[in-house]
Amino acid sequence: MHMVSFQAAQNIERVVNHEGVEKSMLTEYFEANRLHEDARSILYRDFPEWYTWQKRIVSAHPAEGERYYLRVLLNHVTGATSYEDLRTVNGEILPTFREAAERRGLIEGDNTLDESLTESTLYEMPSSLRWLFATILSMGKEIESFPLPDIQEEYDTSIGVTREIFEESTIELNVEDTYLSDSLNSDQRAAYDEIMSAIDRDEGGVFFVDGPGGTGKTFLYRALLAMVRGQKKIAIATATSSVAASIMPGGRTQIINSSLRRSYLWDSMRHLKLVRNMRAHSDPWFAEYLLRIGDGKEVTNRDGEVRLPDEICVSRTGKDTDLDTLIDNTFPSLDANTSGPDYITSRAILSTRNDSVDRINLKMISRFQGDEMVYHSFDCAVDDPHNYYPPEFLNTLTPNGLPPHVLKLKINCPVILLRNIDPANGLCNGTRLVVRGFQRNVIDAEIVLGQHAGKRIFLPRIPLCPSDDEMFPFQFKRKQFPIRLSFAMTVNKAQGQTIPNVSIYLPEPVFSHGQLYVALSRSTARKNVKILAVPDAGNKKRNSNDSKKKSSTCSKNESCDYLVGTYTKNIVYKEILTS
Ligand SMILES: Nc1ncnc2c1ncn2[C@@H]1O[C@H](COP(=O)(O)OP(=O)(O)OP(=O)(O)O)[C@@H](O)[C@H]1O
Repeated sequence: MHMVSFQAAQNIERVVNHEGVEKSMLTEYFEANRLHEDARSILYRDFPEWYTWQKRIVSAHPAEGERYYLRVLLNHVTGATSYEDLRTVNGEILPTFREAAERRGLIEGDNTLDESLTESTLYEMPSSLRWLFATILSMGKEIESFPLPDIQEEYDTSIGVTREIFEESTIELNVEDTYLSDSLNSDQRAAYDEIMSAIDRDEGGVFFVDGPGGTGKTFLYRALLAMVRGQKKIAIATATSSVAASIMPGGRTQIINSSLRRSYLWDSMRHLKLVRNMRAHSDPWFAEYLLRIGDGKEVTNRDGEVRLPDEICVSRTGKDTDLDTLIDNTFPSLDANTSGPDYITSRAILSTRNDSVDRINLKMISRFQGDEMVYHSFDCAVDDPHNYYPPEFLNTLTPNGLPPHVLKLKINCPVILLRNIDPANGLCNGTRLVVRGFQRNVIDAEIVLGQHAGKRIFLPRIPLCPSDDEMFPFQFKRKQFPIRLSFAMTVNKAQGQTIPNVSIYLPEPVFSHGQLYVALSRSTARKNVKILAVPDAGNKKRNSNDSKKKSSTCSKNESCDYLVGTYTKNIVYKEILTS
């Protein structure tokens, strides 16, 4: 496996005996690993960043067989000191680079889906196996390729009702929810009575319940669903996003393409408004503050920024360690709590952008106790026979909504689902899970929040494409487990969820409508919210110039505490609230 190039006219013997001919970039890399401890943590492809390299690293085409698999290994394994070392996995020397790459999970085996079923049969319940099998089929595997008995229809057409009515009328009533109507607040009560009386009078009608996050919309819907189903009537729960549907009993997803407000139905709807933040009802000052933030009515300074309550701001030194302080505040005594049932699900750090979220998640998984399991994705560019987009390039991409190429997990770590796999069973984009076990081709996870909490599921790797297919000049496909770590997540992903201990990391200000409100309103009280808001670079400069002026320069609308405290942008488009 050592190539030497030479001119056709050259004497072969002289070429072979030429001084240094036995050396290649790769043999020198092995040598550096032998000699220098520092080198052993560096991947072959990253070597030129640390050592002087006088040639370009060449790429390899999958059709080149062993040379290609050697290249795959070099892209993922550090510290190798010889070819044999590269072929060694868990102490066993494998005959080929291909087998070594497959054993390390770096290339896709021919039968990974079948293997994921086999692995699960060792310790899985029949219902979970059925679910895993259905998921595998929905990812494109033909049912005929399995030796199965004839399919028997469970639904009996002779009963005389359509399947949809049969299914809806067999949704189990959530008994606990039947008591919710006793504790509605006055806004919720007014909405509940108006809707229920239209149902009782058999009148029909369309109602639009409007209210910022945390004002108890879901609570109201659950009370209504329980009452209607308790009367043996049919109530179909739908929502525009699956995660919203999954927090309602028997919820289904309904994609609404055009805005309701532009619909001809809008004028005939009865509009019911909820305003009191119920999530934070134990902290009335904070509930009022949230209302002003949500409505864009909180007093701003001359840069249009709102002041954050002092007690939620973590102290800032301007150094990288500030983020560690936020992490320590959010996950105190982590080691003692890794396996506790509520600890890990009741806290999260929210940020606006994926790169910040990824950074925090990587910090957290290395702090988390336990053995690490690393799953590599299998990436390809569809229809790329000339290998213009080699896997080592594709591996570096992590478009929005896709899992990373290198997915590092530990037992009991929290993850979030990135696709709607089975919304009716609570598995949708945004569902939070905790990892309970792993095999090479399946991950055992437990749903930890919402009405399906406690359900165990087995996730296979599935092929995923970016939702925005214009993102790259080629069609990108990544086969990976459809999850990301969720110690941290984006504010958008957290919408609709209650996170009792929430921290917010804003290395730059929020950039979209209502984002600050959504982030702050995830928790139940001021004392459970922490925020690290780095001042906007432009404003910071202005602020420091202003600090030389007297505070009498504050205008009527401004807080004159302008020069103390932490300020940040709150983006609220009035036209969205008033249209
Ligand atoms: N009347 C009530 N009594 C007690 N708790 C309530 C009441 N209404 C709502 N809550 C609680 O307040 C929290 C927020 O309520 P809910 O999730 O229904 O709000 P939401 O408007 O649907 O929020 P989001 O828009 O963020 O999804 C929940 O923990 C809920 O149990």
